[in-house]
Amino acid sequence: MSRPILLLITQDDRTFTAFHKQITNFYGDRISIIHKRDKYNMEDVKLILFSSKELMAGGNYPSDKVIVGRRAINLNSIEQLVVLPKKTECLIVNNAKESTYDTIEYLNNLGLDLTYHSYYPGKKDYKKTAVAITPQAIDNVPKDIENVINIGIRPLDISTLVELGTLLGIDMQDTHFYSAKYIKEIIDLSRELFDSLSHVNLLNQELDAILNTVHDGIIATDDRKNIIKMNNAANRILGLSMKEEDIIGAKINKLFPKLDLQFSDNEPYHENKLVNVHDKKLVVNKMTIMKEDTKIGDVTAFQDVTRILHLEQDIRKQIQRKGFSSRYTISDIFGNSPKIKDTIRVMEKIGKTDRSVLILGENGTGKELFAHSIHHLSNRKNGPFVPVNFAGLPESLAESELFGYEEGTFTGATKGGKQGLFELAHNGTIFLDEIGDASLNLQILLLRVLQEMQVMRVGGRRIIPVNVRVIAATNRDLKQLVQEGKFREDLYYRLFVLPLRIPPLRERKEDIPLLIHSFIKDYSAVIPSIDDDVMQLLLDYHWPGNIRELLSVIQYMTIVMDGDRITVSDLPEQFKETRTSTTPISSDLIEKLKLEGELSDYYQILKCLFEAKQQSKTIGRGKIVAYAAKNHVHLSEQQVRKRMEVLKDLDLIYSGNKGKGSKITDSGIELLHNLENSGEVST
Ligand SMILES: Nc1ncnc2c1ncn2[C@@H]1O[C@H](COP(=O)(O)OP(=O)(O)OP(=O)(O)O)[C@@H](O)[C@H]1O
Repeated sequence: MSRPILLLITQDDRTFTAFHKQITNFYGDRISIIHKRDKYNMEDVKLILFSSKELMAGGNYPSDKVIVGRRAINLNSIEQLVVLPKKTECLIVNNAKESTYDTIEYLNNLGLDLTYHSYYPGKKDYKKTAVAITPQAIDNVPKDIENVINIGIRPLDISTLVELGTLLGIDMQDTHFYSAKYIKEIIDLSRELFDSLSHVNLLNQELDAILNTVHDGIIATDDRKNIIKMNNAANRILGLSMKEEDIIGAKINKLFPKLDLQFSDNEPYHENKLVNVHDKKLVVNKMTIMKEDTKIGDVTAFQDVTRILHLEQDIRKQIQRKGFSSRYTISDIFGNSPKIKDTIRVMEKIGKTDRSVLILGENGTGKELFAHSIHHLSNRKNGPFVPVNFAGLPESLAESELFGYEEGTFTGATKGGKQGLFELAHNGTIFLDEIGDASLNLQILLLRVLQEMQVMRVGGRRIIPVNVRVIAATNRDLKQLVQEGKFREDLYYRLFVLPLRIPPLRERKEDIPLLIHSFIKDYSAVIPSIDDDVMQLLLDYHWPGNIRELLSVIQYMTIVMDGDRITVSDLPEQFKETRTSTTPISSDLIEKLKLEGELSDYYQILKCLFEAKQQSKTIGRGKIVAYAAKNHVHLSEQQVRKRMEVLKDLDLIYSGNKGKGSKITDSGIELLHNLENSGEVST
């Protein structure tokens, strides 16, 4: 499955490398991080992370994809600051105004008792102090300041890292909410506390300050599980109303039994355990503090993820409520035949791209199922999947359904207007089913949306940009529709970027037993045995309705069967016809046709009518003449009329409503397949 793409925009390459490392420590290789110098397509980028707000200025970035990283401070560097005498005047130097003030604010929050002055490129004056503090912007430090403390590149804070994962749709359940390194930094500082008795007080205060700037709950215990430190965030997350003196010294296993994670001595970490405390969900990490091979205590750190989990669930629910989430995945596609496997293989490749797809196949072959699966394989899988069926969409409604309308456009219009399906599919996929049935008018509108990726509501003036992937499907021969002037050529080429052909069931009959066994469970509590002759008839059948027909046949058989066995008498109507027109009768018919003319003429007529039936079309004699000619069988309209009379007399075809067009009967279809199998005609 492809990874979401994060475009990381930083002031310089060192910051890029540092963030890259930090995000990778946190999420492993689940995010693909790219640099603005890389070649990329903005459509493929899921999120843009800026290291500071100033970098956004002037760039034309899609605002719904942008976040600005909140920055913490490299905890290791704090040791250098702690030793500075109180009220030391320091010049804080960074590469831009905003980030300089941001650093000062962060240092202030840490509670270091220093006096800060600012300096950044472009500022006229600066105070000549004894010490300059800079997060890696050493080149910007005025040359006359001797003592420069480089606190290094300020890393992203934990809340930004978590937000990043949520926005990129990464499953938070197994994310490393803390990198082990992050915890270790805190612990190293606490070790200082134990080591240097002379600094105990000072370090204690500084440690409190540090712990209180962290948004996550932290509880430190000694080797007997007595709580020796707890930060404000822990108090807030646990919703405690106890006094500090009642907490310090109490046993963690008595006060918060669920936070007292157990681990063996040779495994000094416990990472990312999801724990329910009251109505909250916490992700808890625990780590042992060692001093010269002896355990002297533990640090337990936790984060409240209730909101994140709820947010995620809410978004999912919203999408599901609208009925616009994809229901099927690749695992719902059954079949072992080489043809279906090939199709699935191509689909997997197509799924990973963001291009338009055109799915071609007869009725009931699984086009919609494949469309869902493609969406599910793509980067848009957490976005909406919006199906539109053009066959069932009255022209009068189509435009407002697809593009929405503004309030007051027509009587009965909803207040506040209505979003169209293209808008609802934003950041997801729109599935244009039966696209061959769209009117020429609609085709023009569709083409415009596909070219410009923006819609205008009916009665509106606002242009609304949309980011949607298009999957179209049809059971009709679009190429032919283009030739007949019923489908726009430009739209055809727009859609025909990645065609995916789904084979009909009769071309992969070896899948039938597997499909039957997989489907039967949905319809029957008992798993019946199927008589061999039933299975043979199912295998011989030509399945004009493909898998959908197979599903209804199974449903029928499981309803009418007696006990737990399916016999020939449980087969539905279409098989009874097949069985009465057995091969001898077919060969009898073939003989009769031979007496009345060339078999290949009849074959062309039947085949043309069969294909028309598949596409639910009625056709006239002219079409049949053209169809046969394409296959090098030359017939006049007059000849076609005569041959059709013969076919009608033999009940192989019948006249459609009001004498309009002719249609093939089931016996006609049966005969057609027998002809194909007999080798008497060239197919
Ligand atoms: N390979 C398959 N494995 C399991 N189920 C399948 C498979 N192919 C199709 N189906 C099932 O068959 C039914 C018909 O499939 P679907 O609606 O996707 O076909 P379609 O080609 O879109 O049909 P139409 O052209 O009539 O809209 C669905 O219930 C679908 O889940």
